[in-house]
Amino acid sequence: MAAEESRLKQRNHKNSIFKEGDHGFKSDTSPMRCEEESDLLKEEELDVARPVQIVVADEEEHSFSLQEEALERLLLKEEVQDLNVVVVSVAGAFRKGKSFLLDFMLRYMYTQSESWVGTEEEPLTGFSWRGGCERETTGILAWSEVFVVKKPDGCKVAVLLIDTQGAFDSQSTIKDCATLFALSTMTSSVMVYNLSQNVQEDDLQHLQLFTEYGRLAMEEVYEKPFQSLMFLIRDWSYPYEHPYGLEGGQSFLEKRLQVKQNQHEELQNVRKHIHSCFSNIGCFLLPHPGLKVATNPHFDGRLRDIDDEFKKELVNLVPTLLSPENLVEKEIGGVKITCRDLLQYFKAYMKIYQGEELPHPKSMLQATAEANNLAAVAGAKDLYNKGMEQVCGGDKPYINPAELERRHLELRQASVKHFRGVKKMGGEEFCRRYQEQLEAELDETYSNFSKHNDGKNIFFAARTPATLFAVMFIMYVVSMVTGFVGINSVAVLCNLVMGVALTALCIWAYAKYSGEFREVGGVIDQVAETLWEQVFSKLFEVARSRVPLGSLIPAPRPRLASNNNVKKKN
Ligand SMILES: Nc1nc2c(ncn2[C@@H]2O[C@H](COP(=O)(O)OP(=O)(O)OP(=O)(O)O)[C@@H](O)[C@H]2O)c(=O)[nH]1
Ligand SMILES: [Mg+2]
Repeated sequence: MAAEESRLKQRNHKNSIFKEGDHGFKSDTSPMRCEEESDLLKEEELDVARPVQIVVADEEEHSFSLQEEALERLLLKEEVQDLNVVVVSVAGAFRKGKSFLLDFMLRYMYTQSESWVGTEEEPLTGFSWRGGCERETTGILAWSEVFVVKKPDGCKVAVLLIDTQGAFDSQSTIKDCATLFALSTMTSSVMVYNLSQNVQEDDLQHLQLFTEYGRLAMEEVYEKPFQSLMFLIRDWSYPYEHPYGLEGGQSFLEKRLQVKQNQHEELQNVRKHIHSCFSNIGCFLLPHPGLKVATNPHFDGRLRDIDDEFKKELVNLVPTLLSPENLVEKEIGGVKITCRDLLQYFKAYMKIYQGEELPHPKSMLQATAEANNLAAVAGAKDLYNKGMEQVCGGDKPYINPAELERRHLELRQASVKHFRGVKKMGGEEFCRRYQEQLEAELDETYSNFSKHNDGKNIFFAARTPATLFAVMFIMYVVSMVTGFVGINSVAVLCNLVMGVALTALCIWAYAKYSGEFREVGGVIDQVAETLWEQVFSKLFEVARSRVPLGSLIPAPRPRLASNNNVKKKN
């Protein structure tokens, strides 16, 4: 009785979406769109069964948002909220008949009898599908009616059907496709991976990338994070090798996903990854539905226009996924979840994809170009480091800063030349960004080598105490003189500064000796260095110009013209 009512609801829905001569092909004229929108509003008010957008894709921002209210209305319905949930979703490349297939699933859910597939003249309705080369479904949609089904063991489950935006359309980035595919995989208990004609290696690589993106977003790492995966191969043209249906699919897939000893590691890894992600993997080979389905712009889904072979296999496929005994309840971490739980998971997963902590999946070329360039940068840095170690490594004696800078410039040039000499993908503009990064990093490394070299100069090591002693000495002399001539206030001030310098010296000595209060020691070093550079080094400059003491008296640290970062630090 309830099924009959539901069927009636869906028929109402058909009448409201498909008008005479429409056949589901959306017109772009705005009066039609307005009519459709007001129809949708009416449907919502009347609670007519319809597709509900649960994840909306923002085309310009390349971001996604969850329609929380719509999802709550769906999953928190009194009759389903506490039932274990079965989520069947269909995902894959765009324009491959995903929504079309889901509409047959809807027919099955509404009429669970032998004749579920419908009459010859009945147009196919439900999730919006159409012919043509431009994409139709965007974001993620769920059917507004969550079906309650009694399993053979007597317990009731809630069945949710989900349609996903097709991957690789011309408006989505790899990250968009990965996000939607991953969300679909993470929230479903049965994932139908819709492919055309064959399983190509790139289909497997994309599955690997997308599922890895999903696994990354899951808080806890489970051994097999996802449940059932069904490869659905449309337009299968080799029934003489592997017959249509589940068994043919199974033997075909076994061969395709086989991990062999003599296989290249890359091929082995993809297969191992897919096996490690899903607890259950199946495959179904579906024949071509006939030319009317594929090419006739007036085809509206009626069975009369579909090839018999396709219908025969369809009648086997849909119950394989949806018959009460075959329903797979959604589990997370081995625990069955209810509709209410699913809502929370949807929210949590969505939040992760909206955040910034996940890496961005990239196109194959971009990822390869980045890897090439990073490897070239690493090689060039290594060359520079080895050269500099020879010049001023840990066991080498102090070297004149001017000479050090000269060697740095030579090695820097050789390193950049090495980077430019390595063959890399990505083009000139892309490589230049990495060259700039390399140059900045070399300058940073030079600044560290330079500091290390300074540390080897005993004058540098003794600079802070020498500066503080000099300050105390000068203050002492000035306080004596001013005390003697009677300018007592200045004398007191000088004594005070002398006291401060003495205290600083004691704290500094303790910090250096014990390794405690390192921040305080650092501040004292900084103050002393500033004093040294502003006052004493100028005096030394004068002395150096008169007395040729060579490198014994340290010159102020050289400043790099080419690196702003280093400049700021100094
Ligand atoms: N060749 C072929 N065409 C099919 C098959 N099933 C459906 N189609 C046709 O494929 C076209 C696209 O169907 P949709 O269901 O809208 O495809 P989709 O994958 O949902 O497309 P997007 O929503 O754009 O991702 C329609 O013209 C269908 O008639 C099939 O098994 N083989
Ligand atoms: Mg679609």
